[in-house]
Amino acid sequence: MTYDESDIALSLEEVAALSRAALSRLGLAPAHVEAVTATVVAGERDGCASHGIYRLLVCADTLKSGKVARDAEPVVDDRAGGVVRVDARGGYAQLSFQRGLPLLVEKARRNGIAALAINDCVHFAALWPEIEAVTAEGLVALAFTPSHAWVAPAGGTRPLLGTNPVAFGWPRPGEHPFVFDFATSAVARGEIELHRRAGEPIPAGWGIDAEGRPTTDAAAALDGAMLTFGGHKGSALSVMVELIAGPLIGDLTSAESLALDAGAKASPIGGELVIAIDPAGFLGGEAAQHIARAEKLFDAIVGQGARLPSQRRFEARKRSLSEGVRVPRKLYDDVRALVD
Ligand SMILES: NC(=O)C1=CN([C@@H]2O[C@H](COP(=O)(O)OP(=O)(O)OC[C@H]3O[C@@H](n4cnc5c(N)ncnc54)[C@H](OP(=O)(O)O)[C@@H]3O)[C@@H](O)[C@H]2O)C=CC1
Ligand SMILES: O=C([O-])C1=[NH+]CCC1
Repeated sequence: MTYDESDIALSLEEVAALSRAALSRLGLAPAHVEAVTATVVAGERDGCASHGIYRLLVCADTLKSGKVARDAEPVVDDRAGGVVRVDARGGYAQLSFQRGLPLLVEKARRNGIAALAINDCVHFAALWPEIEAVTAEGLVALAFTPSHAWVAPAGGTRPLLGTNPVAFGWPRPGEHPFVFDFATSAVARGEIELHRRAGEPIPAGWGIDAEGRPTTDAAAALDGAMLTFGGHKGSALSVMVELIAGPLIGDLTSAESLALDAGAKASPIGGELVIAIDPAGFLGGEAAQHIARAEKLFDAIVGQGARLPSQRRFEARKRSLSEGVRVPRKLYDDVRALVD
């Protein structure tokens, strides 16, 4: 997105205060306010505009629609072996993840691998904050969640799949982890929504209109169907997310989530699957030496001028921590209007 001189400069503390004020005003319980604010601030801090302050407007619509339980208390279920389930009881996913994380980490260390299923949650967040929480424990991480049926399967023209992100993290001693986190659609829906707000066209390949014709009009793509990235490959990955973070954990597909939404235009409802792997489970005392070998791969990527995923994000983080962030004036005004 392009920003101009009318952008508002904010410190990260001001972003957090704005988020807390808006969410509290909307009636969200304090524990959820803190958990949601942490991801909104992280998104803005890391230059992920589609999942930063903008999400407060989406939260407002979702909270006003009554589709999220404002004071849900997550219930952690210590299943046998390497499985943890957290029943979010209709609340936002962030607090459930926080509540389930300690047991996920403990089980991954004990068994070598463990999985956390969050059920019956409202999910609007980027997955990398959760991935980073797992890699911070020295564990390899994977995360998946379906969304609403907005995306046509490759070869089709009607929305069926979610934007279904896939995220992966690898701990790196003394460095930021290796993390990628992307929608299996060509781009996150939030990015198209931001283009619509800014009155900007979208690149070809992001979406088709309601008649199935390619479009660069953001509104037409939002009303028609988004496209998967990489054609049939993104489409298959998207179906995998539907399956492993839907029926496998007893939760909704994106089509079921959208049906439950019934036109409210609230955030998706359903499940999330997070997998944590302890390298020591495979390697015991030799784990560190093999983790160190992975560094050669990262060096070789960077060595030929390519960049690692999340590098842009970590650079944005460094900048934001010292200089704060800049937010488009209209977005700032719209979010302030939730508070004033
Ligand atoms: N909760 C939900 O239901 C959903 C959430 N989302 C979230 O939306 C966010 C944005 O998704 P999306 O629009 O697909 O993300 P992007 O296409 O912006 O980025 C995807 C990933 O690719 C990396 N990347 C981008 N360009 C390069 C490059 N040139 N070389 C190497 N790596 C690169 C990014 O790193 P970097 O960040 O450093 O650029 C990032 O890790 C995600 O965080 C996702 O979790 C999406 C869909 C649904
Ligand atoms: O941008 C996106 O695609 C979404 N973010 C949260 C739900 C879907």
